[in-house]
Amino acid sequence: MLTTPQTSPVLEGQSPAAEPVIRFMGVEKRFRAPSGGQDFVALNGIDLDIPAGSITGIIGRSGAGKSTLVRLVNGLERPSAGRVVVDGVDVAPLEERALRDVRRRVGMIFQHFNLLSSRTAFDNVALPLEIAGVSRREIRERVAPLLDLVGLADKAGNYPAELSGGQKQRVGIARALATRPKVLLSDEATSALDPETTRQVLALLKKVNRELGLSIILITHEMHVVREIAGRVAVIEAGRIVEEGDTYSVFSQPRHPTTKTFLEGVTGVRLPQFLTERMVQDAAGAREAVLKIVFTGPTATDPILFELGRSLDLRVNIMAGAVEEIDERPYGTLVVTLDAARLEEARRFIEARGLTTEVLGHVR
Ligand SMILES: Nc1ncnc2c1ncn2[C@@H]1O[C@H](COP(=O)(O)OP(=O)(O)OP(=O)(O)O)[C@@H](O)[C@H]1O
Repeated sequence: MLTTPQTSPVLEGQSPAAEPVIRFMGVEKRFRAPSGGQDFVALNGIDLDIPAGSITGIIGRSGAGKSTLVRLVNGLERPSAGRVVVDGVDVAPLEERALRDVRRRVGMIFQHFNLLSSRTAFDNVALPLEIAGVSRREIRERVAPLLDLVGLADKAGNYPAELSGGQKQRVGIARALATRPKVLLSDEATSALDPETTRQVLALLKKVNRELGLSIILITHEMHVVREIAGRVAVIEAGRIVEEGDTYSVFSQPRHPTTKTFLEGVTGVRLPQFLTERMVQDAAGAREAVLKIVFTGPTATDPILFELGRSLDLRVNIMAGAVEEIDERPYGTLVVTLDAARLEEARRFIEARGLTTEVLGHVR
């Protein structure tokens, strides 16, 4: 039997639609040291809500605790403290039998696909249904549309060895969807794929998110994967969530140094070498200031430099620039040099128009 946590918001009368599909509440995970030394704290005070219907990216370096976090969701690990609530059910105290019920609501896909090589694509997708005791006839009725959904209707009889990496991951996705889960956990599912195949698999994940209303958690160390499809992102570092929010805000204005490091080379622009060689941090005696302007949301495509030149009669030189998309919204970065004596005046003008600025340095 499944148990519901005592203080679940469901019991507090909120509508089920407003309920996060997964809640990590004060979660801690310790691993016992084999030599009897101090426990290793893999997760420390994790409070995180995964909104129903969202695609949430969880980013972190190797060893940060990402896999441990998702293993708590399907009960492969149990928290040392705190609660993990999946679809209204606290999974921590569940017996193995009740956990199986939760696992049917949580599909999972992996970096190396984890398909059974002795089974065809059809039989791999059928496997979780066989385990759940679904009849042969119903399995036939359910597997074919799933293969169709992932674009592999013509590969039903092929073995994994006869499929490309992208096709294998599609089989993995169909298999994960077989038990009609509410949540899909993706643990580095595109890390072994080339960029084009990654894009196709991400497009498929987005499709199942939209069409089936499935919530997806993407564990990854690849920021571009998050940028492409995740509406929300959490950054994990040494077992703690260090930054969290909607992807657009986090990517356009990262606050934590770890997030900034992850974003280097993913968003923003690279400065020309002749500029970096001459740039200093000390403003004393500087002739020019190097200013980064970040354009977000509706201002991303505004002709700000034209206005700056016309209204303030100020000459600005463009050093680098790019307009990208984060979660399908435009995000622009421009690096300019301008008269250091008029830096503050220019910043006020730009920021009054809803853009953000950052002084990168000075040139003497
Ligand atoms: N069963 C275990 N026993 C002891 N330590 C463990 C165990 N599982 C994980 N750890 C440790 O917990 C930390 C977090 O591991 P985890 O696998 O969650 O990291 P990760 O962020 O997923 O890393 P990666 O991207 O390399 O998979 C690591 O230092 C790891 O060595």
